[in-house]
Amino acid sequence: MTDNILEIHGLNQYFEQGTPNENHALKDINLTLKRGEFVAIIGGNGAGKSTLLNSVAGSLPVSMGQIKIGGEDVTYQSVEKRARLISRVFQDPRQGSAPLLTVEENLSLALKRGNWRNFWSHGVKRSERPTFRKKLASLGLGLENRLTAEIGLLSGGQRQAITLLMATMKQPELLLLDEHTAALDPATSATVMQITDKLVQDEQLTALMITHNMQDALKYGNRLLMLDHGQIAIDLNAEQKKGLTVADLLAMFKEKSGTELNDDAVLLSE
Ligand SMILES: Nc1ncnc2c1ncn2[C@@H]1O[C@H](COP(=O)(O)OP(=O)(O)OP(=O)(O)O)[C@@H](O)[C@H]1O
Repeated sequence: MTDNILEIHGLNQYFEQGTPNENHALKDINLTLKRGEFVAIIGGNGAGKSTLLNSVAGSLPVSMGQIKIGGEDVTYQSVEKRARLISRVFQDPRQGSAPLLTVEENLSLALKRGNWRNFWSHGVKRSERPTFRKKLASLGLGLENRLTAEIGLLSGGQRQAITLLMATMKQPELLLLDEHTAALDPATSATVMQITDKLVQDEQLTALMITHNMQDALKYGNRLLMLDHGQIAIDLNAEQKKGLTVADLLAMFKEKSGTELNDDAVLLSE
């Protein structure tokens, strides 16, 4: 078993290659994530964050390079095939769960992940309930009393917390968090970030999180990457990012890239 959960070698991504609009969105990215690394990715508008995550998830074909997860070459695997190894949580809280099913039915489906024979039966086993109740209670939102509530009736924050639980319950090799708190109000976003951190620690997960919130990128995780024009401009480990402020990060960015960070969301949240 390899300790390198994610290995990216020489990844290049081009859009509209060979046309006058050609865009070299990722430029020779090399990145290795060891087991247990929780990496926050920040960067300006169009820096390549989503392109990187989409490449890892398989929703974007790779122009050039290689991607390995848990030692397995997944470069040409479909999203569905690599879903055995990856869980992804999106920005929209409605995206990760089935609105007309209850909380416990959704959790039960998440447990059946990868077991297609049982996938279409969303019946909840009586024996599953105590575990669901315990896991929901650990979120600290009182959801342990809402097992039979339809998910679609819950708030965005409650729903995103359950989506996180569903995404982590079967301990994926790699958890992808795609601006997963960006659609929530600041207080709810903070709660969901705390829950994220707890789940990543409890399940000892390896995670890659895109965020526009520089405070969160400094506060959470044990590594911070900053992308700039398709390249990794800054790569800080836990020790290096300790004690840094947002102003320090912005100054580092300016020194590296020669320009101010151009990120509307960051500037608005300062
Ligand atoms: N489907 C596409 N077709 C053409 N160009 C694209 C496509 N997707 C992204 N790009 C371009 O690739 C570059 C990187 O985009 P990407 O969405 O990865 O940036 P980002 O860092 O996620 O930005 P943001 O924070 O603004 O969402 C940008 O120049 C963008 O315009």
